[in-house]
Amino acid sequence: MTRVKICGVTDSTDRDAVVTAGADAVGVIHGVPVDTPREVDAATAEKLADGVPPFVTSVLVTMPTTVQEAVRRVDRIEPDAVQVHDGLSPAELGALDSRITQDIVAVVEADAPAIESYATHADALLVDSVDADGGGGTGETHDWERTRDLVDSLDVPIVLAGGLTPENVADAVETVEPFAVDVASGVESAGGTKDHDAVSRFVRNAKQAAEGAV
Ligand SMILES: O=C(O)c1ccccc1NCC(=O)[C@H](O)[C@H](O)COP(=O)(O)O
Repeated sequence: MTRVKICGVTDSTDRDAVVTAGADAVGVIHGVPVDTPREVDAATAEKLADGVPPFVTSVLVTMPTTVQEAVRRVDRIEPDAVQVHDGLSPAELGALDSRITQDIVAVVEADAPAIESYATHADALLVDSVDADGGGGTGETHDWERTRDLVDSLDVPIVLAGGLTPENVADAVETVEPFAVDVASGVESAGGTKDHDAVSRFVRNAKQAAEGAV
């Protein structure tokens, strides 16, 4: 079974549509020093996370520069998990882990050095296509075979992200067999607004492909 995270919801209508579509996780982006239409302020992030129902995981996606900053955001927004995009070293992720109860998803690039050291300090790795400023949401795919190697070689759950769409997600799941897939821009009608039909097709195609891959 491959889980699905839909990232970058900016309002409650999109959040509820993502849940209705059967996604396993909802990503809320707050505290990123890059220009993105998917970022929301702290109060909105708090409300969006609070409205995610039981048995679906709310994920705060953030780019902290210090452990303290990450702790402050997690304590304010109270997500079920935090996805750290850039900014913290493996040792700092370890320090963060000792200060929060939430699971930590560390973002890495597929060809980054020392991925294993992130794996020892995170509950999951999200392998993404990252832009020059370290941000995600690029809409760009990367070398799926490299991510497949990580799935085979590391014990930690691997989440595949970057450039996924309803059209290519089945192929991605069959190639990589990840723990989960993640999408932001590939299911939008405009920047920061989800296309509900595309969200449903993405979830359906990912899960059907996972069943076929067993
Ligand atoms: O989506 C963003 O705009 C973003 C900006 C800064 C940091 C992280 C961001 N997104 C995090 C995600 O988990 C995205 O789903 C992931 O990067 C995949 O994006 P896409 O290629 O658009 O599907």
